[in-house]
Amino acid sequence: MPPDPLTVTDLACRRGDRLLFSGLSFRVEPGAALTLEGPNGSGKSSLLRILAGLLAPAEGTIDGGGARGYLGHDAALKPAMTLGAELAHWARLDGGLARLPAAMAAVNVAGLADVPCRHLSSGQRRRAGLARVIASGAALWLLDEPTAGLDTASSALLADAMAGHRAAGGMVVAAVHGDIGLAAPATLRLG
Ligand SMILES: Nc1ncnc2c1ncn2[C@@H]1O[C@H](COP(=O)(O)OP(=O)(O)OP(=O)(O)O)[C@@H](O)[C@H]1O
Repeated sequence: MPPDPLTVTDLACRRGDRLLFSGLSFRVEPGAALTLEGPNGSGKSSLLRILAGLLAPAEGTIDGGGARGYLGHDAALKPAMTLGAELAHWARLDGGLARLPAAMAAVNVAGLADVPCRHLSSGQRRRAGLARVIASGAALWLLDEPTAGLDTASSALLADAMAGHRAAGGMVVAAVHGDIGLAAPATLRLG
């Protein structure tokens, strides 16, 4: 069964004493994608964190969208753990252990399974975070500048993964500073 659309109504966000945005309303249908654009500090990351349930909105409501898979600026990976053990830990919590091998292959981190996370490059860390999101099986992917630090081949893998996710009825909301390979996304401009 497809997830309910993500419906956001009259959302406002305050950080410190600054009102970042207010009166924000939008809807993302199953299979659709929304990119968040705007200058540094306009609130794109804050909006993603609100959608992920990590930050409380000052006002407004959020309905539907199914389970969330969130990738912030840095994937939380324990330095001493191997990547394989770390991703398996998260996949177990997310209920996605059976999906993990395919998810790791999808972003080309299967060959890094035995590497301690502290040895991963920033692009490899990002790909690992994407593997976690893919393995989670979440309907709504919330991605903060997901191609930052990715090489061309990895960006293409991400584009394929996002297309496959949408073809299966999933949704993508991504903060971007340029093209990340999403086909025909809707755009929300902040700031
Ligand atoms: N914990 C916090 N407390 C107070 N203000 C914060 C906090 N976190 C972020 N901010 C402020 O909120 C504003 C929006 O930050 P946010 O990271 O959401 O913007 P952004 O649009 O994602 O920026 P960028 O393009 O640089 O990633 C910034 O001015 C930032 O300094």
